[in-house]
Amino acid sequence: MEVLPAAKGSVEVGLLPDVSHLPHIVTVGRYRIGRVLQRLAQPWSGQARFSHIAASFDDAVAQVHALNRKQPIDALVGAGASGAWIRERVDIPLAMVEVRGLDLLQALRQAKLQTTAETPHVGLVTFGEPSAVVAQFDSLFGLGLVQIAYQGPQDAAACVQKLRAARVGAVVAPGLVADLAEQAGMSSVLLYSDISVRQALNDAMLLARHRRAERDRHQRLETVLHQLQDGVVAVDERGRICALNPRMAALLGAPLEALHGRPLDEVAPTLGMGRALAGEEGGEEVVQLAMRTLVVRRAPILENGQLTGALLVCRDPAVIQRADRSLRADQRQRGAGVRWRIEDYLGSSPAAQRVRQLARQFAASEATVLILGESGTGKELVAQGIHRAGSRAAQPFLAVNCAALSESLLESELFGYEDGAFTGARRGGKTGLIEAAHTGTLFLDEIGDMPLALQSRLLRVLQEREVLRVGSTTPIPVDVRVIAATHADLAAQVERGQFRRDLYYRLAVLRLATPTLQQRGSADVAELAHSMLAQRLGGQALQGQALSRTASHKALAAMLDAVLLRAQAHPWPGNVRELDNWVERLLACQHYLVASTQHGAAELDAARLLEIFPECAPLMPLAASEAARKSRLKDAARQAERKRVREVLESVDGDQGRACEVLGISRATLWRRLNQA
Ligand SMILES: Nc1ncnc2c1ncn2[C@@H]1O[C@H](COP(=O)(O)OP(=O)(O)OP(=O)(O)O)[C@@H](O)[C@H]1O
Repeated sequence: MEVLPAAKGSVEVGLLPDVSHLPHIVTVGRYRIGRVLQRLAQPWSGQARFSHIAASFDDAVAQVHALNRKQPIDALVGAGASGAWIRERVDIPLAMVEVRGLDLLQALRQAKLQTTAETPHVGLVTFGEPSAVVAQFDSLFGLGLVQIAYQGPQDAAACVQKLRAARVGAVVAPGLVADLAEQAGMSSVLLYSDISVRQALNDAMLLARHRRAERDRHQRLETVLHQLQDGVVAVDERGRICALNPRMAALLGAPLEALHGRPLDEVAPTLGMGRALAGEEGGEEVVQLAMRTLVVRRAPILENGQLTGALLVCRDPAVIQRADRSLRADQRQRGAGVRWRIEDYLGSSPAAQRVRQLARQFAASEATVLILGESGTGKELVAQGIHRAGSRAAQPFLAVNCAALSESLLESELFGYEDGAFTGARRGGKTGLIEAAHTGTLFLDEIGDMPLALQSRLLRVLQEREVLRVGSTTPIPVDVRVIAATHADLAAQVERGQFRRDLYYRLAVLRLATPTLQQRGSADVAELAHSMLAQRLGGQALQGQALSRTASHKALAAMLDAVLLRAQAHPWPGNVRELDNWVERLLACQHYLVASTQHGAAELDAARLLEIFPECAPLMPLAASEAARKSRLKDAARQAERKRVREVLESVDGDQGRACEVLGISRATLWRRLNQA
């Protein structure tokens, strides 16, 4: 790389296209110092890009600014009055060529050799104040020095005149004065030695590297800030914006450049930056900014313990909520998803139709639902159906069986716990189901079995819409729809003091009863059983089992009908689960159930059927079946009575006295009707 000779204005020295990564150093100086700077910069050209500005004072300042706009400058090198002038007016580090003691002595000695008898004196021109040390040195050694201090180029000509008048033969001076002295017939020696210039170039290298590293760091930070979804703004100690990202500029409603340097408290007083500048370290706070609600966090900026500004981060709550939702959803296994829709609740009986109808209505609401029904009557199916048909369908549906866990386990499962809440607690704590179901639905099965202490905590969640983890004092806001279910008579439990009345009312805003199979009648039983058979056969085919070994679907359906015909009096205590068990049994025993007749045809073996399905009654003769029919009718009437009593009881929230009044019966009759089989 070659250093080009100085030319008018700025000259780019040895700049190659592949060296843009090198720091950019600009030497500034006219006259002799300019030429020395260029000459001595040459050996450094492998480590930096050098440019030279052959100007001084204001001219130099203007050219430095112009060049810096085109190619950012990392460091400047200057000397004397002009160097000091530039350093004052430019925001780029400048390494000064210093006048050192030894250099000065050598220069003086060199000058002394060039004096004559007529002009025996040596002149010394320095920038600023005359040096007291030099004056002392002069009087000690009798050098006959003429020392002049000058402040700027305007003084240069006057300086030279003074030197001539004082019979100075040779002068040690900065570039401009040295050149003028030569023109006036004096000898001159440059005030700055090569060693001082090299030292200044070395200083400039260090400054440039440092500034380059700073700039790179700043650029990286800028990139990060630009990528942030949050709005970030920093102010100086006077509250003026010194950095901000595009997101923040958008929130403040003005272009980025227009905001730089403006007082943030003037632009957006609601952000309360003054508090951070007063040294207040705050948590998150909700503020209003031009019709928007934002969550802000402020922090003072301290450098070496001194407050130098403040930082503010603004977040859009919608972004926080989205992140919160996905975090919470992630914390739960996705497997806990929803399988059923309301349409999956099969049955054509009026009771079944009513369940579907109510479920659809409840799905449109946000209120808490209480589902009452015996085990296996489809309570969870209905709960899932309501969730899936509602506005929370895309959010989590989480279920817990309150009867299946011990009190402490249920508590931590539901409410979660903080790190170190109890011995054996998982590190980092645990998110409870209530928190995990945020924005979704929580299904509390067998709510009647929830211990009283937990009932109180659940009530608080429903009332305050916030959950308190075990071992924590900070409530976490939650938005959860609760659907509870029970096979128990909750109203009676309330009466007995086993269930909190206030919780009961909170839960039973919307009520739905899932009828037993017996209540739904044999048509529904058959519909369900056939659907289960079809499902199981579909499953088998999917699993690739040899269908040849299975009787045809039609034959199995006929067998199922035969079994169900004999099961008409069966009360189905296990409801749909029991029915499914029958279908499974039929499939497993299909070959055993069929016997060959004398003519070789296949026929259902009645004895074997009773053996496999002992719950079935043998087909009875007509008279006997007539008696059975009558007894079934009687049963049905009793059930209808019992159902009516329950409905009334529910409508008066378990108040038995009121129920008796509504029904016009005595308490004893009420009890009998409730307890009759
Ligand atoms: N009407 C129905 N139509 C179709 N399937 C049903 C119906 N009712 C119940 N089921 C099925 O019966 C099984 C048991 O249902 P579910 O788990 O919802 O009952 P549950 O009342 O919540 O029982 P438990 O109280 O014992 O948990 C499920 O496989 C469900 O699909």
